[in-house]
Amino acid sequence: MNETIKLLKVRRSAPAANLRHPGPDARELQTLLEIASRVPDHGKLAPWRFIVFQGEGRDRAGKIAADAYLEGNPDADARRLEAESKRFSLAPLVIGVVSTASAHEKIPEWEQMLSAGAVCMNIIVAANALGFSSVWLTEWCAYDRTFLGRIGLADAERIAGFIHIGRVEAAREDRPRPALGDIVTEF
Ligand SMILES: Cc1cc2nc3c(=O)[nH]c(=O)nc-3n(C[C@H](O)[C@H](O)[C@H](O)COP(=O)(O)O)c2cc1C
Repeated sequence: MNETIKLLKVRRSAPAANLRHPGPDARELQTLLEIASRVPDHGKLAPWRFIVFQGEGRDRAGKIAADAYLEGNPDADARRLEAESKRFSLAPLVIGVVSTASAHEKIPEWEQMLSAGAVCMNIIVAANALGFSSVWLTEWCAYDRTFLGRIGLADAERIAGFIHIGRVEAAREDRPRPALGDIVTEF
């Protein structure tokens, strides 16, 4: 079977906590980012940008997440805050995909957002093709303007996903997939 088809037929996300070092090296990261930017994009607007969290940057992002969480939840317990502070350090690499979609005279904003989703999926496929596992997460912090502002998002920007990337020891069993009979019709 063709290698790409083989990969796509078995690819499965891994929990972020299972994603281990070593993460992608500088060259692999460059490949991931290049492939991320090679997606269908109506109007060639490039309505997305990427934030790389690796090394110590992951801990700084986690601290920002924990602080923002505490500000929104003053009763948060120490255990929760500790978990929040590790949110970006579970995997060796996290790529934040930012949708910069905006009103445009010809290209609907919806299509610009879909292009950001394609970026996320391209990163996932490329990471898996390079031998890594990954997971596409958003969680509360993708919607928290305090957190987003502090990691550098403008008010109109949104997170399409945080793609966590690392290595797993063993592949997980697949989950049930929708039956094609339930989702496909012929016209
Ligand atoms: C836009 C988007 C956001 C997601 N956010 C989360 C999340 O915040 N938390 C979570 O547990 N799963 C989240 N998921 C789901 C995980 O990516 C999930 O593990 C994945 O859909 C499993 O699919 P797979 O088995 O085909 O890899 C999200 C998925 C998408 C598409």
